Amino acid sequence: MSSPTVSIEGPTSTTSEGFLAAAKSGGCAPSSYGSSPTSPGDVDPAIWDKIKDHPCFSEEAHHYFARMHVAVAPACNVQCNYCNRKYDCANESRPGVVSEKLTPDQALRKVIAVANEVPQLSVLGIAGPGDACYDWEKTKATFDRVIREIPDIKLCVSTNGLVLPDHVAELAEMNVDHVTITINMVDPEVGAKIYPWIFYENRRYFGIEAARILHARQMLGLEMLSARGILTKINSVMIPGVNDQHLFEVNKMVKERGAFLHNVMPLISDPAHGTHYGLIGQRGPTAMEMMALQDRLEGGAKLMRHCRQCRADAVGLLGEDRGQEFTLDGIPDGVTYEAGKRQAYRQVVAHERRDHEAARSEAIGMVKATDSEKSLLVAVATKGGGRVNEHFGHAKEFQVYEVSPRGISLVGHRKVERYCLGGGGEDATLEGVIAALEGIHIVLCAKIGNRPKEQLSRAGLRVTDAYGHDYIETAVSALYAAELGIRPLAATA
Ligand SMILES: C[S@@+](CC[C@H](N)C(=O)[O-])C[C@H]1O[C@@H](n2cnc3c(N)ncnc32)[C@H](O)[C@@H]1O
Ligand code: SF4
Ligand code: SF4
Repeated sequence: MSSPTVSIEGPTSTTSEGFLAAAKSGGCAPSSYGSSPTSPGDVDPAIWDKIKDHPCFSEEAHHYFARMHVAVAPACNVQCNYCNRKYDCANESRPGVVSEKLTPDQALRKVIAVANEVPQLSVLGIAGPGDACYDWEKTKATFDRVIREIPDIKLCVSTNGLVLPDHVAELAEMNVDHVTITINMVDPEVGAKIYPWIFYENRRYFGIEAARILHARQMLGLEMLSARGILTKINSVMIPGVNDQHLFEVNKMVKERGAFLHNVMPLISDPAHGTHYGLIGQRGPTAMEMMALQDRLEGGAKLMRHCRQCRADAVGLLGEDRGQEFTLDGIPDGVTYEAGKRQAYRQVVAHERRDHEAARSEAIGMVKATDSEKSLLVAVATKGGGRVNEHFGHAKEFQVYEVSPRGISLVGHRKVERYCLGGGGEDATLEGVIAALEGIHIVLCAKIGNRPKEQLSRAGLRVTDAYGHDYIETAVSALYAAELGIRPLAATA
């Protein structure tokens, strides 16, 4: 198979202002590139302390920790051409979709029930389904209640930024130290193609005027958060032909204002969703277009590349959604929080993370020492813990790692339809999986049957279960060594 066409060169870093530059100046050389911080050496210790258990702000943490969103904020003050919150489907995983909207009291019950059952839970986020800052009273009431009962849970909000500046002081008072702002443009001309209107200070604004106000408020909100040391993640939806090239400007401007991470996500667009873009046939980017853009953004604000574009009521590790297990009907009224399970999990996982860190450093050291230009894209079936531990047929997604002499880095994921349904169900065809794995050189999984293995091979895709249960980086570095002829490939398990 030919080498991937993705570029691994990016623009050279420009000087960044604000607290982030100061924070980063104390950091060591990153152990990985491309994605959000993976090792304590990637950032200043004070920042590592804030992100080390946050699955979205640290790529490493997402192997071990879970988030939950509570859908308490349905109202929104902005209309985006890609969003329709009226559309609901229990089986669909994408932003803005929820099965039930909650009051702050109901949200508290649900958070307690989840914390008792999901010991990995570390973060409570409010990501709509509308806007957490616009629907502020419900956001604040939810956080106040939850933090009284579960003081060590991290609080997180996601907002379009329009009224964010009005709430920064309160966010700081509530110890919310992670905020996501969606910034799709820094030029109102581009903004007018994304936002038909906004509702601001009791008036509706349209077109360029709306985009100009939104832009000014987003920049102000970001600066205010940076000034307080609150970590920010900027979400940008990549809309081919509308803002894809413009996202370089966005990346530069948010970096200058202290953004911690830039999360460029693909537009999800379907006529059935009833959005403006869906109706006019605006397409989202392909996985390869998405990766190529992210690669070209390297060197600017650090990128988040492991976002799963979760529902507004998602529960569990990123990539899994256990939301349907926790409906209000199944939660008793007087449910109380049992702290023991989460505390025990943290102790166990601390050892595991230390071992993983040592294995990762060794693997990255090995590939960096190779004298090769070669770059490989490896798709990994994993169900958490940073290991190759998912059966090929059970995988609903593959994590994509790039390995080259620059290191080993998570560069994205590919969602697939589960191939093997089990229980007498009809297996799905492999065509969809093969299409989703476009550009991938090798697939790693815990186990695979002969039939799918042969079919993948006929489609030009290599797959191996020889590294089942190894740490991902260990397995990827072994594959790389085999590819370069340094070591033979391990025998299939
Ligand atoms: C549902 S919104 C809720 C938070 C807030 N209102 C906002 O826009 O940031 C959460 C995230 O989902 C993104 N989103 C919504 N619909 C999307 C779509 N069709 N494709 C890609 N991203 C989408 C938004 O841009 C935002 O970053
Ligand atoms: S601001 Fe957020 S919730 Fe509002 S329309 Fe846009 S994506 Fe949807
Ligand atoms: S949508 Fe992205 S940033 Fe938000 S919880 Fe999911 S993975 Fe994290």
